[in-house]
Amino acid sequence: MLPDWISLDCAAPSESHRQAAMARQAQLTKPLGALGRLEEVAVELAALQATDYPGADRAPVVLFAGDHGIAAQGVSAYPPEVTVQMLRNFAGGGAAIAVLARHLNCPLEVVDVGTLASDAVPGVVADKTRRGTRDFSVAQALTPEEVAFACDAGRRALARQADHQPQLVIFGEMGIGNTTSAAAIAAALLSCAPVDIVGSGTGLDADGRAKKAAVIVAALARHGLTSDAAVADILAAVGGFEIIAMAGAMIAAAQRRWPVLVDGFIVSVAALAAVRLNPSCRTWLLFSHRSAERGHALVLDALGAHPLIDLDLRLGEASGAATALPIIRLACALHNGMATFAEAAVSGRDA
Ligand SMILES: Cc1cc2ncn([C@H]3O[C@H](COP(=O)(O)O)[C@@H](O)[C@H]3O)c2cc1C
Ligand SMILES: O=C(O)c1cccnc1
Repeated sequence: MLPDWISLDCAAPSESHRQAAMARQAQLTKPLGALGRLEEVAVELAALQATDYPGADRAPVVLFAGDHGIAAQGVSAYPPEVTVQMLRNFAGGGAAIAVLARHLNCPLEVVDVGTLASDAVPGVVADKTRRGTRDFSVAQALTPEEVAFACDAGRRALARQADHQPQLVIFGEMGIGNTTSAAAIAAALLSCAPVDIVGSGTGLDADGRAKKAAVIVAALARHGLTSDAAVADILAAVGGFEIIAMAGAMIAAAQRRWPVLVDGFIVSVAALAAVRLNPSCRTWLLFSHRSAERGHALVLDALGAHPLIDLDLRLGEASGAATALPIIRLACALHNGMATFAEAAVSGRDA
């Protein structure tokens, strides 16, 4: 059973602030619409934040890490021990997201929601009930209780960000094997062929991708995940702790009226699960980038999402969201700081 809070409604954005932001954009000293998506982002954030002055300066990053039993099937180009080794790299400041967060002045919290680590890793919050999921080619990855635990862990992590007074929140993930879990979840949720979703992850070649797709096909059949399967059953059968924690954290963020900037393939699959569990959270999700991972475009389409950038990134860790954040900050700076035609004594458009 999923926790009760998962289905609580998220508020709608402020339509009056949206209208005011659109009216302001029409008065700024530029041809109407000339700042394209930057205008849209500022207006959207104004509506979500219910403010005349949207901003993204306070944007904490929460990175959830978990391990995957399915990694035993050789579906990743890297060994499972990398997940825990990377925990130390996040805490030590050398991982890509650590560099980006530092540069962007974003607080970074790393949460171990289910890695293989048996000891506490300094600088990492441990909130876990089990070390790694079960191999979903031979067993259910998670029990229903473990799914519920992961949802709650996501919400707990979100609640810890309140001190930062977030204007938006960013979620990231780390977990060797998690593109296989994410692809299996997406194939089940979208009722599409795994071969259309499966990508190279950390660097599989064509043979590796074919094997990865075959592992997923067999698992979906084994677990009886047909098109009408319940989301909670899909997550238990082939899910991962960090993916479920992100889905829970997204719903919890939306319930607090905190916009979420969604990262790449894996985070987008968590977003898809979150939206299927609670459709009212969709409006709180902004999409940062299109990953090079094969299935991302399909998942974005299913969410009706149009990400801001496409830089062929395929890292995860929230690195794409962090990379897009300066664009959102600039969109807000323009919205808040540009002069109007009247203020600058510039002639407006001819009728
Ligand atoms: C050193 C290293 C750092 C990473 N940071 C993120 N990922 C990314 O790769 C993993 C998913 O790919 P797959 O499903 O192929 O294992 C996840 O941990 C993801 O966050 C990394 C992977 C590696 C090797
Ligand atoms: O887009 C992602 O999130 C991604 C792609 C490949 C490997 N890890 C993450």
